[in-house]
Amino acid sequence: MDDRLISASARAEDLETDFSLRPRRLEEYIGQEKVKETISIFIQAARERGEVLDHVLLFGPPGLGKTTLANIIACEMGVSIRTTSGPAIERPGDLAAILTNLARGDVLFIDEVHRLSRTVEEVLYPAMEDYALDIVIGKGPGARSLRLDLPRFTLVGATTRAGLLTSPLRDRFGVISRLEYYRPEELVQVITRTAGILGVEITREGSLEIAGRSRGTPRVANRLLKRVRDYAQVRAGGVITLEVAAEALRFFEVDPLGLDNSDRNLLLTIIKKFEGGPVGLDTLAAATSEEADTLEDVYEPYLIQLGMLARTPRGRVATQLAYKHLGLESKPTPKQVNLW
Ligand SMILES: Nc1ncnc2c1ncn2[C@@H]1O[C@H](COP(=O)(O)OP(=O)(O)OP(=O)(O)O)[C@@H](O)[C@H]1O
Ligand SMILES: [Mg+2]
Repeated sequence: MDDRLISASARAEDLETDFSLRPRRLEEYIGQEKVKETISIFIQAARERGEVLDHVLLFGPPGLGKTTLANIIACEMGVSIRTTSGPAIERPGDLAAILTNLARGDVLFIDEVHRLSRTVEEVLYPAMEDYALDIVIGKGPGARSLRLDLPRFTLVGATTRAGLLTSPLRDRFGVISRLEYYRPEELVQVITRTAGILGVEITREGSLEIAGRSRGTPRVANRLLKRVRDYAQVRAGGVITLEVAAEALRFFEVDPLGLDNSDRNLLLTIIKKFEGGPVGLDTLAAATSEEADTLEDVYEPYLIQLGMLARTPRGRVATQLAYKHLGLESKPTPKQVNLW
């Protein structure tokens, strides 16, 4: 868990709010119109036929609402949900225990589904496809295989790294939905909703200001709102106006695009130490004292989304936009443009 205010991953302080602020029904779930429409059609169809919902894979960056949606699916289907995660299921027996305890129609939610071990995944294939569990009894030449029927269930898998999913697993999901970053207008709705729940007074301009700095991510929007509320209460009479929001976020060093000092440092390192790049991931990790994985999973997605950073075959490059945002002079034109 990293401790940056604008981090999209869950921080300790989010665990409780994530839960209490989570919309319970599909109609309360803001944005992601395409995903919502797809899922509501499948839910309605399954319900009308009295069938169990097909397996659903949700993928997209952290904090966009995958766990929320998994819970909503169970709620809309009127079934129970059992939540676990890829790394938590250590052995095939762990998965067998979970599967045999499901009731017909239940949702099994596996977070970080790309982190299931190979042997566990192999137990999951027949479970997803035939609702069966293959158990091997005994060892060596005398070993026998036994097939156990399971209740029909819906697997909802979530992952931030769809590319790491094996194709046999991916192929077994009937519905695959990709969550997108939220538009500012949608984040305004998230912020307004949360402010209502928390009893915070905020103007439309105030929420728009927070929305613009929330990196397209509801979790970040909710977290920034809570910080700005504290600031507003102590320094500005409680109401979050445009001025108060801007002042508070300046105080917390979150810039107008939602970048914090770590993001700016990363871009500055590429620009100052490596002439704007390309620089290899590992070299960059060493230069910024960060893990390569952290750079890749936490820092880069949003900078790439903004168009400030590019991944090229020869390494990371800071774009003209990055120079402009940091108030630096434009990048000199590279000598050999056509190297790759
Ligand atoms: N569409 C939405 N409408 C309203 N609030 C939302 C929406 N999506 C997410 N949120 C809020 O954002 C918070 C984070 O969402 P959630 O935990 O579902 O994200 P996640 O995609 O599962 O993240 P992670 O990848 O870290 O597991 C929730 O507490 C919820 O309040
Ligand atoms: Mg989640």
